[in-house]
Amino acid sequence: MTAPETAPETAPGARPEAPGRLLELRDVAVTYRSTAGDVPAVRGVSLELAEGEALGIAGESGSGKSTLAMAVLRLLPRSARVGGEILLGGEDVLTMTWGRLRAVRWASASVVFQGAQHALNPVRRVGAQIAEPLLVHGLADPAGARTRVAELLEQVGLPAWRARSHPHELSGGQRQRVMIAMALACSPRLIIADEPTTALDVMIQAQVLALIRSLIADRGIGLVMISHDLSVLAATCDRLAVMYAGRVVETGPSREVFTGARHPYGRALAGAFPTVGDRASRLAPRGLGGDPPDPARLPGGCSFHPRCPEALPSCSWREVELWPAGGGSARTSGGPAVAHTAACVHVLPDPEAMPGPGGGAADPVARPAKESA
Ligand SMILES: Nc1ncnc2c1ncn2[C@@H]1O[C@H](COP(=O)(O)OP(=O)(O)OP(=O)(O)O)[C@@H](O)[C@H]1O
Repeated sequence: MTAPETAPETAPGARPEAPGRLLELRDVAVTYRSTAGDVPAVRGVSLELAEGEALGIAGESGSGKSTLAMAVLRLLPRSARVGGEILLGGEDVLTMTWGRLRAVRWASASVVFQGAQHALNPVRRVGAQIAEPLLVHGLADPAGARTRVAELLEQVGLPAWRARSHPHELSGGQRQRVMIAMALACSPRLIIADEPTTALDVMIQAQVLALIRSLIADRGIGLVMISHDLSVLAATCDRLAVMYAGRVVETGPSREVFTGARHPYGRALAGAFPTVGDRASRLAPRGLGGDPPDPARLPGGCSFHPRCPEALPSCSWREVELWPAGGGSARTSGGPAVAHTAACVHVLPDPEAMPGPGGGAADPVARPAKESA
């Protein structure tokens, strides 16, 4: 059976999608409400993803990567308040009805979660689990779904007879392939992969990453991949966004960010992992002192300044927005030239020329001029 055309029709009121632009996040903020107070997990994130482009989101544990990714499909718990705009194919996910959202999940965008052993139902055969979104969305009848499951298993490098296996009969890498087959089942335009290879050993990790990359490239699917490991993302994605304490602090073409990060945190993250495929050439780890801040108690100014080896006095009270950081000539697959930006005082034209808190500066946020942003 050929995969049916599953991209849902544009809903009335949706804005026309910019050509080639699949996902657009505008000033997205997520705050968890808890009895201990509000936790601002994501703060003012703006990102774009073109058709067929792969965007990697990196950052230490607690930086807000998963919260941001889960916000895209409104998969966050009820305690989360989401602000800003999340345009998927021109439609704002945050204002969709639940009926519309159900149609969009899986059919337009799907998620590969970390740790397939927990995401798969242990008592159901994997074929039935892959078939489920096809049946739920009415995209195939039971016979058609069986054929499609066999196709999908072959596409992810598993024999069709594996449809009859239970998850415990598969290795970790095989289970992750099943998760990828599930994500592909309804031919989505966007896949969100949250640490898809973290639980796997190095060889299997490389195989699964190569599989994801080839499937994305062959089908022109957009990919948002999350990892704490910048080297994994650099090997898989066109473009990287580095998050710290809920903000994007650096973004640009993968190679440029990985080998020439301009934000001290981006550099530390790039130095913390070896390059994929060349484990011997381990970069000198540039361990950071201290821990990421508690989002409920962020330090003033740049959130990174207490751990930053290059902090200036003004960093303790002034925050720099994403600022052009040079380079950025690379083009992602089919997309426009990608800017390299960093939210750091050191990419400003004159980092030292910032007036102090009493020195007449009205705005404690340094923003680039609109035309250069
Ligand atoms: N349901 C919740 N209620 C309150 N705070 C939460 C909730 N979920 C996450 N947080 C907090 O939000 C912040 C961001 O968490 P998130 O899981 O998005 O980070 P992450 O970068 O994906 O981390 P990891 O790599 O460990 O998954 C953390 O400080 C976390 O403790």
